[in-house]
Amino acid sequence: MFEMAADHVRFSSDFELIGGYLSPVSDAYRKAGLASAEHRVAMCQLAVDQTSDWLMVDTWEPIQKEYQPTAVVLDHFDHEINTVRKGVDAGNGTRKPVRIALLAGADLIHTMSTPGVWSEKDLDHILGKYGSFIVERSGTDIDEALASLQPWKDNIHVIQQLIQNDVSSTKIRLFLRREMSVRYLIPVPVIHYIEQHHLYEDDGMEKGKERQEGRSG
Ligand SMILES: Nc1ncnc2c1ncn2[C@@H]1O[C@H](COP(=O)(O)OP(=O)(O)OP(=O)(O)O)[C@@H](O)[C@H]1O
Ligand SMILES: NC(=O)c1ccc[n+]([C@@H]2O[C@H](COP(=O)(O)O)[C@@H](O)[C@H]2O)c1
Repeated sequence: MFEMAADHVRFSSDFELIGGYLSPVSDAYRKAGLASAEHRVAMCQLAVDQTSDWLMVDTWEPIQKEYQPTAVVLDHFDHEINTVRKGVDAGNGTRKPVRIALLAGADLIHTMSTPGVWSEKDLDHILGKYGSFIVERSGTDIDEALASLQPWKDNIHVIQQLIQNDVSSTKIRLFLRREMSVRYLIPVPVIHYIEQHHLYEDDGMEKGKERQEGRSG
């Protein structure tokens, strides 16, 4: 999705792309099926280190003891890049500020209309102050996802998936539990890391149950 966003920025916007950060959520989020933050940071690092010259991993969010809402995470990036580092080199001896934006899939943006998931204050902060690039995702009606976000429409940039990629981390974890191949779906160094650390393996009962479910559907 970062590469789709980069192409969108280059060919369909007036923005200049400075960099991209992966910011794994902290363990305090307690989402079922997630590996520890330490492992997720390591996997993100392996995924970008050997494959990208512009993507980076930021470890502030994953090391937080308490869950940090997305608005706070964006504030963290804004503070570090624009206040601490005073933006980026403008090429003429001065520095210029950087616009921080949230890159998300349409399914995440759809949750912004679900009562109780995002506070109105956070939505205004994220979409009003920063803005978002949204990648279409199969299974999510983008118009429906954006319907209640019209007040911020000028700050929301929709990225079409020209080649549909329906990979999901839940599906990857499911394949791994079923001992199915995920090669070419995620980077090979990440696959090796998962194998070395025995991540996403379940006990025999769960495996048996899933195999049965797999056979019936
Ligand atoms: N195939 C995809 N197309 C578009 N956006 C995606 C895709 N996979 C992940 N994303 C987006 O990446 C971000 C991080 O997603 P997350 O880590 O929750 O993985 P996920 O694949 O969405 O997980 P799940 O399998 O639980 O839905 C979210 O904004 C999500 O919408
Ligand atoms: N209120 C919020 O700030 C809020 C709500 C839901 C998801 N999120 C973020 O979205 C990302 C993806 O979350 P899910 O995997 O639960 O869809 C996470 O980084 C999470 O922190 C933030």
